[in-house]
Amino acid sequence: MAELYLASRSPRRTELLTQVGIDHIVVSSTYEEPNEGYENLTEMVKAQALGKARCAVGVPGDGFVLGADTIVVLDGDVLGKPHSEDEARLMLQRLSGRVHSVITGVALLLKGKERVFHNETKVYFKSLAPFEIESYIASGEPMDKAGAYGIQGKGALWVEKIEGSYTNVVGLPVEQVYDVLCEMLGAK
Ligand SMILES: Cc1cn([C@H]2C[C@H](O)[C@@H](COP(=O)(O)OP(=O)(O)OP(=O)(O)O)O2)c(=O)[nH]c1=O
Repeated sequence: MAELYLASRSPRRTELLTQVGIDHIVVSSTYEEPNEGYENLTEMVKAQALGKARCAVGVPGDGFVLGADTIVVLDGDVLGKPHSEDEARLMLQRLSGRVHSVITGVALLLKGKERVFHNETKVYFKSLAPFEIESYIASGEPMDKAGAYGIQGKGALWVEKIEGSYTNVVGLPVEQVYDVLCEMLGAK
């Protein structure tokens, strides 16, 4: 059977695949993410996921490749990974007491076949006191995560409820990935 190559540096994506028993090999991607020129945000995350998958390094011709891209969207604005603590603070202040969307684009490639899709989850955030934002930033957790929080970590304290896939918020909707993998392999 074709091996799965995960073109992602995100530790969360490899953890999620491992959690559900999908064997894979982590590889790098040479893709550079442009952030402009897309019709809408769904098309943007799908294009980024496809770019990451197409530029995966060291994948044999019969290998399966997976690329993904996750963004947080509030009031139509994209909150990516914060570049500084100040940016993380601003993002958390904006998310406080509000509802936002987490959108992940996923691309699966196998022998010239490409499947690209997205998944969206609504996340209801509690109101955060300034001291909570400061101690969360001091923990270092926000820095490598879209929207400056991790639902799988201490960020779980700020999430009142979600509508949709939990694993999508963490960075990869594994239940959907599994279904598409099965379809592409003709297993279901
Ligand atoms: C909202 C949220 C995001 N995240 C993470 C998942 C992704 O790693 C990151 C979004 O950044 P991405 O650009 O999607 O991924 P990445 O840069 O980490 O990895 P690569 O481009 O190599 O695939 O935010 C969480 O871990 N938990 C959360 O609750």
